[in-house]
Amino acid sequence: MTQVALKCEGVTVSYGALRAVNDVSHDFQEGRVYGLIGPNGAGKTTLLNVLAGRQMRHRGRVFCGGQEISQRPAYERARMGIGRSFQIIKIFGEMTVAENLLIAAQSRRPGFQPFWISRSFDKQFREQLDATLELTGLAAHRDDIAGTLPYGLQRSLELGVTLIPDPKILLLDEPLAGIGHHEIQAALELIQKVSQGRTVLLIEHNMDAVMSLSHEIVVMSNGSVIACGSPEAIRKNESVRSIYLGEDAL
Ligand SMILES: Nc1ncnc2c1ncn2[C@@H]1O[C@H](COP(=O)(O)OP(=O)(O)OP(=O)(O)O)[C@@H](O)[C@H]1O
Repeated sequence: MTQVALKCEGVTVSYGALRAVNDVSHDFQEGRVYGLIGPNGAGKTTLLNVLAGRQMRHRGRVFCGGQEISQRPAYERARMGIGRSFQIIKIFGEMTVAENLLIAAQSRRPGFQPFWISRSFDKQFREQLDATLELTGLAAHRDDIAGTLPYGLQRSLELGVTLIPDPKILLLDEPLAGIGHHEIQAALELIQKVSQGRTVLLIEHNMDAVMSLSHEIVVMSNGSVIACGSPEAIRKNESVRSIYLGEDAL
């Protein structure tokens, strides 16, 4: 029987009178990919922030592997195996690819000192680094300055930074944002590869991509979950189609 990896219960986030997330409850099962879709402003990123511990001012509860984590800050959740990538790429543009990955690996360790890379980083780091470079297709770029990479490879590095601590749960916020048409297929294959054996929550506006990558789609509108189900069921769902004014979008 599959286990619940991540769970939210009655999560509500208010900004003044606005309910950005409104009483959202959902179980995310181990090893499954969940596409989180909805129009702009639906509350998707805010919900992801609640799950990642980056939005602590909320009502409701969050659980990871059965343990309540509602009060745990983001860095503790990261050490518990929750990795989060961002809509806007957050890498150190003036450092090399390998340095970016090493900082990410070290930062998940207790006692980490920011902006300091041990010269004697241990075998485990080397192995993590090599595996992540290989996985993300960045092995040939390990010594390149990150900011000089083509955009698609910067996106791969952003994903690598999230992956290097080997999170069991991946929260991906628009990982295809800004990627050119010719790079989409490679990016999709990478996301598919890194999703194996992990629980993934994927916010993505590219409908074909999110439908092909996900086992289950969760649809938000005005802060609430209005539907969830298989990609096929969601494509046919009338209320979902009506919030996407152009039905072709689905
Ligand atoms: N810090 C904030 N202060 C005030 N309002 C906010 C804040 N962050 C988000 N909001 C509002 O909360 C609502 C939900 O925003 P959120 O970014 O979660 O939506 P989203 O579904 O991720 O949208 P998009 O697809 O455009 O990224 C929006 O109306 C947004 O303007």
